[in-house]
Order: sequence, then structure tokens, then C-alpha cells
Amino acid sequence: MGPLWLASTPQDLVSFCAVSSAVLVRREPRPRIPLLFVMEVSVEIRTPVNYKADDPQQPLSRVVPISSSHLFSYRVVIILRLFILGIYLQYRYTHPVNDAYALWLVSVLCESWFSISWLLDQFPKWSPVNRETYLDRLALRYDKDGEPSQLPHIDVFVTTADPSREPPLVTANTVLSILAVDYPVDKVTCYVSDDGYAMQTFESISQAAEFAKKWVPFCKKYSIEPRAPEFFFTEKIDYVKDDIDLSFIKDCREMKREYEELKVRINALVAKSQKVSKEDWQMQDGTPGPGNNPRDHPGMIQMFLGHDGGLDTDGNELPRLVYVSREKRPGFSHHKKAGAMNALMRASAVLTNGAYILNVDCDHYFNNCKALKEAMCFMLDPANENKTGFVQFPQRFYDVDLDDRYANHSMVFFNINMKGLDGVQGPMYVGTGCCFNRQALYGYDPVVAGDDVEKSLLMSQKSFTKRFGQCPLIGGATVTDTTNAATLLKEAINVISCNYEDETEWGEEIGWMYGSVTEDILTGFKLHTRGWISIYGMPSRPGFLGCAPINLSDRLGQIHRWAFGSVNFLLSRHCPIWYGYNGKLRFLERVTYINNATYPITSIALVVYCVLPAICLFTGKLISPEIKDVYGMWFIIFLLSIIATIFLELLWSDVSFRDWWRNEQFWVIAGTSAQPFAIFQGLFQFITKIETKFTVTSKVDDQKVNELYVFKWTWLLVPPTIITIINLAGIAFSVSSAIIDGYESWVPLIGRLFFTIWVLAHLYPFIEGLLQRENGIPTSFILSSIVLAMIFTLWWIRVDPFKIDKWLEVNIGSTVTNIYNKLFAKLLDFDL
Ligand SMILES: O=c1ccn([C@@H]2O[C@H](COP(=O)(O)OP(=O)(O)O[C@H]3O[C@H](CO)[C@@H](O)[C@H](O)[C@H]3O)[C@@H](O)[C@H]2O)c(=O)[nH]1
Ligand SMILES: [Mn+2]
Repeated sequence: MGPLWLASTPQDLVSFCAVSSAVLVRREPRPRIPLLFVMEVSVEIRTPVNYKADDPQQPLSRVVPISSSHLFSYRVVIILRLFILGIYLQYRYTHPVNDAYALWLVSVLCESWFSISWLLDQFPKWSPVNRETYLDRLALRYDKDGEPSQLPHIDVFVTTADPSREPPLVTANTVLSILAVDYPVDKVTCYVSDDGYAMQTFESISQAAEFAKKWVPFCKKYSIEPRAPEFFFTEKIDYVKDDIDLSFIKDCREMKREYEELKVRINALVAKSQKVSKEDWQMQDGTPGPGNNPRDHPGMIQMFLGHDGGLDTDGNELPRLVYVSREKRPGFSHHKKAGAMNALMRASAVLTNGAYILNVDCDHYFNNCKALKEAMCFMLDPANENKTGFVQFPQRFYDVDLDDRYANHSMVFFNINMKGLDGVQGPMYVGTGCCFNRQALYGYDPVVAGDDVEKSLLMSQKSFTKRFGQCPLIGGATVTDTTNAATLLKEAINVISCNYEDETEWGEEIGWMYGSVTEDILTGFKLHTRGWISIYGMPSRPGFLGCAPINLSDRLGQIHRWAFGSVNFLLSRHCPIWYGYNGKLRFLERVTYINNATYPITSIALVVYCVLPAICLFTGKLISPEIKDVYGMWFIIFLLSIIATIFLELLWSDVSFRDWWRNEQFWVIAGTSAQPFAIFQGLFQFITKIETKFTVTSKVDDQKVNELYVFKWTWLLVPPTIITIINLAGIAFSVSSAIIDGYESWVPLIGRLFFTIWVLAHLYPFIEGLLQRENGIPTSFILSSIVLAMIFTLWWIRVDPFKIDKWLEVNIGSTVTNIYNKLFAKLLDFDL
């Protein structure tokens, strides 16, 4: 078992090394990988080879085209929709509603923005692709049986921050899935960053390392999947199957028992941590712990397993496991996850220096043990090897077999948008399940020709230090190699200290980007603007699965954070509209980033559009002069073109209708709650420069599963509640007036109800949550929403809409129509 609690600063390094169970550091040679590749390529050019299976010219992956008939009709429909939209908008601009000018003006403005955001979203999906890898060729070329493996070293990073919201058991499972990965054990190192500086996390990792000695040989012996024990044992094992191996059943039961014991030990640690106050932690020898304050503590590194850390039960070595908790001091900006990743990047540069880095959140375990090899098929593919910056895997989630009303898993984003981008310059980096080329994160440009490598690596010592900091082992500079373990460890502790990054380019130009911007998106954006491409890895067995549960308020909190990040992206110096015109970022890729930075704006238009139908019902007005005639016709044609694009999109992407519909619903729920708030907050911060807090999304835990779908009240839920009430009131109001007014008023009513029903259908999961008693929504909250909604509707009925319209018409005139006529009507030169 590992030591109890060890802190190591350079000062107590000596004692640290003495007690540590497994301090061994062996540094890989510096990553001259690009150079090697270039040599390989030029060798191929000189010697023509006949195609053998291990022929280095043969690709390691291929693009699987989308069925050409689907793609063709999809594109035709997009173009048609563009035309129809043009005609529809022209009609709208030229036909103001005379007795409801305000309604018309607002709706036309919203529709214009919707159109822009549609363009931004649609066109990057013009050439979607699928991909396939050749793992057998990878093995033949780099990993022949009986020979030492030639596969590159990969450092796998796991981040954890808050043990109360990210249970140590979850992190332990993720770590176990990494230790059992199907990759040469001496070529993979697992780094865990603990921003919580938590005893229970540290101890759980130490326990997991011990357990790995039995777990890993078991996984490899029976080639099981997934290799995170919790999720392996929850899967139904069919014991009565004919061909099932009896020794497997026996070992399985034994393993399960061992795992249950591990769970008990970890849960005991967690329980203990709740009883003991933070200050009470002690070192193994009884001396007081190093503070145990997650906000004020020295940097700490502990190694487990690896070359010196004991063999597994089969007598084999295990991948090295490194626990890292970077130094924290009050008054320093720690840059959350991005800061943790950069600290890991430097520590790993000193200790193992893998040419590739793969990062996962602590709640995203390896679901496919070949995920690293999958990534290498793209990274080492002769066609792309020098320009692939990262390989992103889709973020999929473990299905907890519970109602997934709120847990929309962004199937539309991952199966449609990202596949589309894969056909442009590559998917965005989404924060987890992503394998990077270390050189790309160091800020180097992709290597185009052999001598460029030398150029990009050659940098004067001065600018090198200015960029990467004092440690000469970081950044790929050539230095005299130090192989002394103690020296290296000391250096590793040094590079995770608070002030290491002072006056360097970490977070600004290199590594993970800092700022209140969504750091992941920005990190990927930087790489794309430097000309790197990214690739979307979609093996049929998903590479990684997230196991964090999600309830509505958690999900809204997450959406809020992302939308807030997008607003900041838009307002930052990296704004994708203006930043990085150097010819390296492809146009449609830029469009996607612009879409990412501007999509929250759509929520403002959406809120308006969710209120408009109710107003129409109350006032009896319409957003268009004649609903039955021309408008109605174009509206229906337009609607059909929308349906057709969606249908074809679902067809080529294999996204189910249900997933798509959930996505739409969530778009409206989030768009009327989290997103508009994020806009105001973003603007507020932009003007006042006051930073907002980051809360870690909670993770699944045995005890927590039950409260999983509990609908927690948050202030974000007020606007959708008001919208729901107004729309319901609108229906009641108009139906009762129609009953009083008689038959004639029924026909126009149906047209108007269409929009109200559209709004309510989208908000349905939300309403459902609101109505469930056990969700504990305070009655006062519902009552105050009702009162607000009533004030709002009464105001609309009382205020004479004609007065506003007169004022608008006099003061603004038919501005929109005029502008439109000046700009476009002459250009297109046709009238309806
Ligand atoms: O100070 C911090 C804060 C967070 N984290 C880690 O960062 C990861 C993501 O944070 P979390 O709060 O779990 O965010 P989620 O909303 O669950 O994560 C999604 O959204 C994030 C961006 O907002 C991405 O970074 C993640 O990869 C993506 O899974 C987790 O592993 C955390 O442990 C740290 O290491 N240090
Ligand atoms: Mn998370």
C-alpha cells in the first residue's frame, strides 16, 4: 500500500524519496518525432516499394464517404432552402403589418438573426465524413510480435478538482481503465492532477494502483471491455451461455469480490474525510500534514507502479501512474482546468515526455481499450502525420438506465456538426477524450517540409526561456540529458509551482489557453489558426464514456457556463471574426468558431419568439398582414424545406428522431433560461471586469443516483416558467373568446395556435419537471412567476398597441423595408 500522505517541495525532497514506495524516473529521449517522420517519408520517396501489409506508405486510416445519394439530395435541399428563405425574407421585409407595426418589426428582426445563425450552422456541415482505422496495419508497422514496440510514448492526463463533487471512486475507475489500456505498458503513463489536494483522492489512487496489479492481468487475460471495474461489473454477464469459459466465471467472481473490497476501502476513506477536519490530517509518521488546504499548499508529486513499482500478479510491469497536485497559494490566479493541464504538461515533459498527450476528465473512463491505438492510427498516418494537431473522440455517456429527459447527450452536435467539421479542418476540442500532438500544444507550426522542423525547433535560448519558462526540459530544446531521478523530480516539482509561468507564454500562446473564455474551444481554435488539422475518432465502440449524472439544474449550469464562455470568446482578443487571418484557418472552420461565439445571441431572439405567439393570441394581431394568402404559402414551403434538411441530416448521420427532438427541446429550454443570462453576465463582466466563479459539475456516486433527476430550483428557471404561463394563458384567453365570438374566429385562431403549441411542445420536459411534486419547487416561486406573467399580459392588453405602432411608424418609419429595398430589392430585382 502506498504511503499515507506525502508532500514534496524541493526542500523535503530527500525525505520524500526515502519514503516513497516507487520513485523511478526514466526519461524518454526528447521528442524529435517530426524529424523522424520526415526521414521516413523521404526514404519512401527514394525507394519504390511493392505493397506489403507493413508497407509504410499504406494509410492507417481512411475516409468512409457518406452515401453519395444522401449527400447529393442533402446539398440540393440546402440550396433550395436558401432560396426559399431568401424569398420568404423578402416578403417579410416588404410587407409590414400596418396595425401591428411593433410586432412585425420585432419578428422580422428575430427572423433575420435566425437566418444568419442558420447559415453559420449549416454550411460547415456541407461535406461530412466518417472514418475507419486499420489497427492491424498499425500493429504490423509499429508493434510487431516479439520485437520491442515502436509505438510512441503517450502521457494520459486525468483532472480532478473537488472530491465532494467528483467522488474518488469515479476517479479510481478512470485510472484503472487507463492502466489496463491495450498499449505497451512502458509507452503509456497516467498522470492524475488533483486540484482538490485531497487525502481521499490521493489514497484512492494509491489503492487503485494496488488493485491494478490484479485487475490489469484479468482484463488482458479475458480481453474484457470496459476496463473500468464499476462499469464492467454493472454490465450483465451471461453466465449460462454455452461457450462461456468456466475459469472466466470463477475469476470474474473473485475479481468482483476484490473490487467490492476496494470500494469499501475507498468509501471508508471518503467517510473518514468527512469526519476529520481538514487541519487534522497527519503524515504517516504523526507529524502534521502539509496544510491540507486546497488553496494554500506546496506542489506534490507521487509515483506509483511503473518500472520499479512492483509487478502485477502475472509478473508483468504496469504503466507508471503519477499523482500531481500543483502548488497553490492565495493571491495567485490558478486558471482552473487549463492551469492544471499546463502544470501536467510541464511535469510530464520532465518525467516522461510523451510525444502525445491524451486528456480525460476524471469522470470519463476508457470504454474502448484500443482508444490510444485508434488515435495513433490518425497521428501516425503517413498522409497526415505532420499536421494532425489533435484527435478528438465524441463525448458519450454511460447510460444509467434512468430517465434521460434532461441528459441530452448532444448527439446532434457530436454526430452531425462534428462529422461535418471533420470534412473541413477537423472537429473542435471539447475538453475530454482528446489526444494531442505535444508539439502542437507547444505552439509550433505543423511541419510541412524537413527543414521547417529545424527552423521551428531552433530558437534562441533567450526567447525559448521567455516562452516556456526556466526549465530547459520543456519545449523540445536540445539539452544535456539528466537521468538522475532525484534531480528530475526536483525539476518536476519546480515546474508545477505557482510562479513558474510568470513572464512566460503559458496560457497565452502555448498549452491550454487561459481566460474566462471557454478554454477548451479556444485551445483548439489556436491550433487550427496555426494550420493544424484535427481528426474525429469514432470507433464503433465509443472510445470514452462519461459517467456524470445530470439533472436539469446541473445541465443548465453547464450550458450557462459554455454560453458565458462563448460571449467572452466573442468579446476577447481571440474573437473568431477578426482573429488570425493568416490563410491557415479554413473559411468554413472559421464560420464554425464564429457560430460558437455568437450562438448565445440567438437565445435573445428565441425568447422574443416564444413570447410573440402569446401576444398575438391576446391582441388578436398577427406578425404578418395576411396569414391565409401569400405569407401562409411561403411559410409552409419554408417549413417543408426545413423539415427536408433535418430529415436528410438525420439520414446521413444516423441520429435518431428522438435524440434530435430532445436536442430541439433543450435548445429552447436553455435558450430561454441559461443562455440569455449568460449574455447579460458576459456583457456585465466585459464592462466591469469582475470575474465569475467556476463550479465543478457533480459526478455520479452510489448515494447520489437517487437525487439524479431531482429538479432543483434555480433562478435560471424563472423565464421559461413565465413563458409557459403566458402561452397557456394565451390559449385559454383566445379559445374562450373564440367560443364567445362564434365560428368565424376559429379559422385564424388555428394558425395562431400553431406557434403557441410549438413553444409549449419544446418546453414540455421543463413543464413536466415543474409539475412534479417531489421536485420541491417552492410554491412562492410558482406564485411569483404567475403574478409576473399576469402583470405582463395585462400590460399588453391594457396598452393600446395602436399608439406604439403609430409612434414607431412616425419615428422609425418603414426603416426595415426601406433599408431592405435600398440594399437588396434592386439587386434581386423581382417582386412578389
Ligand atoms: O479548477 C479546476 C476546475 C476543474 N477541473 C477539472 O476540469 C474538468 C472539467 O470540469 P467540470 O466541472 O467537470 O466540467 P463539465 O461541465 O463536467 O465538463 C465539460 O465542460 C468543460 C468545459 O466547461 C470541459 O473542460 C470538460 O472537458 C467537459 O467534459 C474536471 O475533470 C475537473 O476536475 C480542474 O482540474 N481544476
Ligand atoms: Mn465533468
